[in-house]
Amino acid sequence: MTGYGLDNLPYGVFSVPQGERRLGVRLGNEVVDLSGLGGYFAAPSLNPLMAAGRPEWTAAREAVLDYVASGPPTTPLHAVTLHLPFDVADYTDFYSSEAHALNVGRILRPSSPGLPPQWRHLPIGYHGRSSTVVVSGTPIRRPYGQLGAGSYGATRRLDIEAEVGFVVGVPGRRVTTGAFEDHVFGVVLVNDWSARDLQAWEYRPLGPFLAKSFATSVSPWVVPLSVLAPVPAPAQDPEPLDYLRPAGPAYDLKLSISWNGTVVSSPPFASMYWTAAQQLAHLTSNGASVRTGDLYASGTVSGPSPDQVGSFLELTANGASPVTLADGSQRGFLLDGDEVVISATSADGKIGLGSVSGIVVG
Ligand SMILES: O=C(O)/C=C/C(=O)CC(=O)CC(=O)O
Ligand SMILES: [Ca+2]
Ligand SMILES: [Mg+2]
Repeated sequence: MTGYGLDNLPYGVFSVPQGERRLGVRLGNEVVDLSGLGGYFAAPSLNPLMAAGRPEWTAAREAVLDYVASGPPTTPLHAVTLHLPFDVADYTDFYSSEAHALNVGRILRPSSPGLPPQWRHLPIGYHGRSSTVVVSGTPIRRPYGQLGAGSYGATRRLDIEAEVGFVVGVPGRRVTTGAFEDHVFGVVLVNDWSARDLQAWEYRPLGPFLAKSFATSVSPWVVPLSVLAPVPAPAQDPEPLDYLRPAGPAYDLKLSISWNGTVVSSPPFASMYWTAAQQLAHLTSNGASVRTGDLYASGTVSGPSPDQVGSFLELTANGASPVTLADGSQRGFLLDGDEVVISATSADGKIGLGSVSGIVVG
């Protein structure tokens, strides 16, 4: 199975029926149990390994490669339950796709379209709710809230946001862009479920609150940063301030969004304006600390063309131009029973990031 060979070996936490949680790596469509290796590998979460730092991450990977080469027993993926691979500490969400920021601005703020004035000067973000980060496959209950003045009920505009999440291993503050790889352990896929009617009503002036805090799904396999081949970061104008330089690595990942089995969009991660290194530098630039298990998401990944958008708000023009799925049905926003799967690979197809899925329940 391509994407999950020896050059990837993403880490996850799994259990078999009646079994305890164990650390494993994915090899093809099988799981290799690492718990017998002891040390960090005996923990039921990735946090101890993540806290240990880059030299230990490299040594751990060598130990895992040796173990996998020895032909250990494996368990088919379909026979295991996958769990949240790390204990999520704080959760932050950025807003770093220029196409997404322009599209959403046009839809939510038609009288002042374009980028907010600070957008090219700093990576805009907001603090999310880490206790509602859930693993792929967790059903997503349709949230309730204020839909406008005098109206409370279940959201009618339930949406997704396809994002890439960065998982902090080593704590730090005022982390320079050059130290990014010393602190960030790996990468997951993120779906930042969003209720657009709640959002449009509540978000000014403090930003998203209940419209996004009800659920955020992450993929179960953490792909080590070291297996992703970096590409040059996009050109930035104006030149960022010193604390945001150099930009650090960008990653050429191809995302794919499927809605009830129909691929509706293919967002390119390489098109993001701000890098993950700049996001972490900005997040800690005031002296705020990050700790082991912090998760920060890139922001919705939208490319410049209509088949590259990372949300249904953009795909369907806020529901005004419904999309037709393979079964002939039409959608503006999510209906109960709908399933969304976001998957990704490196541009050359050699590294799979797995997928993050969720079914909407009423
Ligand atoms: O432009 C806005 O007011 C809001 C935009 C979002 O909903 C996006 C958000 O969560 C950040 C992102 O994922 O890019
Ligand atoms: Ca988001
Ligand atoms: Mg969310």
